[in-house]
Amino acid sequence: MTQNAIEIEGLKKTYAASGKSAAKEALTGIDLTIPQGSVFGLLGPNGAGKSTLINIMAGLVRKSEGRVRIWGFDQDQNPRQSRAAIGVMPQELNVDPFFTPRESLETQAGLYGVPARERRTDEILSLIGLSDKADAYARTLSGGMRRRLLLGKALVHGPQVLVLDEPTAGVDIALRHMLWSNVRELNRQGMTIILTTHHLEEAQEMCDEIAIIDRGRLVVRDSTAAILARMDSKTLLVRAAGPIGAVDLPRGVTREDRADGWLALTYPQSTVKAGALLASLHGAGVEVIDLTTEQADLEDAFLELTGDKAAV
Ligand SMILES: Nc1ncnc2c1ncn2[C@@H]1O[C@H](COP(=O)(O)OP(=O)(O)OP(=O)(O)O)[C@@H](O)[C@H]1O
Repeated sequence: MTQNAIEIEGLKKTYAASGKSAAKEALTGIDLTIPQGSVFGLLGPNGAGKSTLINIMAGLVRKSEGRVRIWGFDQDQNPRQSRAAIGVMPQELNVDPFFTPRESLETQAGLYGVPARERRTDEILSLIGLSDKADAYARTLSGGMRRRLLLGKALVHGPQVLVLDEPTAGVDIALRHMLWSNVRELNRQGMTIILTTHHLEEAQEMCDEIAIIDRGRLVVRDSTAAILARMDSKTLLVRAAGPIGAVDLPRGVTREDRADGWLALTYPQSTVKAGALLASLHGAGVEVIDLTTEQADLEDAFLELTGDKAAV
């Protein structure tokens, strides 16, 4: 058995032209593996191709080229098994208003051919915190409850891989916490989790590994820790009373004498503190008259990684 939950090779998708819109190459050749048991983040700006990618994984969109294996099952050779191995919590709140949560879960289980005795409806209702609403019509449920129901529907067939498409878009903090604790619990039980998000911060909180896609191509795939390390740098800007000569700076600090008169000292925050830089300047007899800092925020880091400011 493969150790990868997902294996994707040379995946391409071109949406055919229709009406006035030209054909659109949404994925230009993606190679990606996602290890079993991970919480994996798929990041990218609007239109990057995230939904296309997960919909292909889920068997909802037909790929143009390439190979996709879900839990070791090739989509072309074993379409049924590969589909059964994955569950998707979609973005849209498309629950049937006339079904109760229990009926929704039962119907979904029926669609996946789960025999009645193997259904885990009560267990799922409890996991998503809807046991007391099990028999209420969906139209009486709050937005948050509907979203939890969608999570439940993605779980009825006991998939090994759970995909959450922008799970916290428009969600309040309480629901976000609940979703994350559900996701952590499922992952603890062995489920592989893939989530798409626009927010690096969210991926940072939840994911072991991250892939960033941009305009249909994979830009970065690395551990969250490694991606965060790239964002470690901070810059101290100093203006001095007079010219600044040689300064003995801590290791890892780079100096730039800017044309506008500011001295820019860029340093890794994890190992160097701003105070140490000021002490160095003081030691070199520099009289600081003004100072400020610059820090790459998450958006900047994202832009740096995708290498194109026009992309967002
Ligand atoms: N059914 C479709 N027909 C034609 N083009 C499409 C279709 N679905 C998506 N696209 C186009 O393919 C590209 C990728 O879209 P996709 O929805 O996969 O991106 P995304 O990263 O999920 O974006 P978002 O975060 O906005 O959902 C976009 O340019 C989009 O307009």
